[in-house]
Amino acid sequence: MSVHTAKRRLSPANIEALKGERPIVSLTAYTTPIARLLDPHVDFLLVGDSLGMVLYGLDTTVGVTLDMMIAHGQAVMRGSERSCIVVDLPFGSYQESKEQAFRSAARILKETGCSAVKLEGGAEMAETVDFLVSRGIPVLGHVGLMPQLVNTTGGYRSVGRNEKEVAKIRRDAKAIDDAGAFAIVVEGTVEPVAREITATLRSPTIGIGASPACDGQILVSDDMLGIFNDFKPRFVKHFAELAPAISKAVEDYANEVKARTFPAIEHTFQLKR
Ligand SMILES: Nc1nc(=O)c2c([nH]1)NC[C@@H]1CN(c3ccc(C(=O)N[C@@H](CCC(=O)O)C(=O)O)cc3)CN21
Ligand SMILES: CC(C)C(=O)C(=O)O
Ligand SMILES: [Mg+2]
Repeated sequence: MSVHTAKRRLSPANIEALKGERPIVSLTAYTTPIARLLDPHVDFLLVGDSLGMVLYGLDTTVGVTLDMMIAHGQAVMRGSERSCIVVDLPFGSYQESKEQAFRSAARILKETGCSAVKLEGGAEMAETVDFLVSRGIPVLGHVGLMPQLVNTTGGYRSVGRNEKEVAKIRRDAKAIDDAGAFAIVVEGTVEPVAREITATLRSPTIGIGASPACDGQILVSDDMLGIFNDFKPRFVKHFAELAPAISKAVEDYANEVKARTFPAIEHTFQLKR
């Protein structure tokens, strides 16, 4: 046995191989302490551009920059050891050309040490996905509801409700699958369509608002923990209610400071005598 026995992380290929074996478990993470808590329980952590809305108070993900994604990617890498880490390419960092996409994705891999990137898009992004994958950058696809298109689609509405939308999702998912994505996030998509593409595609589907028929599931951690409550899409389940717990703790702290009951003797440095 070599002296280099660093524990190996799950790879994108390991994630891909889970299709047909067992459901794939994923959550978002943006910071070191949260990554530490989630890492033992998930197959991959996504450093999502949703951090713009959740951490920075932006109205959409459009304002998120590559530098923001890299800083948070580094933080999540420091807090994890076994899960695969995937970082979102933010709006404007990959749509212009496949060369621009490679440049942005390469920066993410080199500066964070993560092993894959995610990009939103269907048939129009297939050439880009093939360009990245064939040059050593594993890609997680993202079809269906695409939040970076909010300015042209006019909202966060679920898709697949008429034949035209169904045909587009079919074509988009097939194109990204054929281009070599190791898995594909399917967001905000009606159940029969999510079920059909999951049965048809080579790569696993990771659903968010896309029914239990998908090969895996992902949620925004702050949503499922009940920390981020500015909006609650239908697909979010609160597995905890941390917002009221935090409010209560802060209220108690404020009251104790005002009553001078905090800090107590055990929180106070005294001169020995
Ligand atoms: N915290 C958070 N969670 C997310 O899931 C998320 C983000 N942020 N930021 C990026 C995108 C934006 N997403 C969203 C945002 C809102 C809805 C929403 O309000 N959906 C409504 C239906 C709206 C309609 O049909 O008009 C719902 O009830 O699901 C859905 C997805 C998903 N992503
Ligand atoms: C919701 C997931 C899929 C995402 O793209 C994000 O968190 O940015
Ligand atoms: Mg995203």
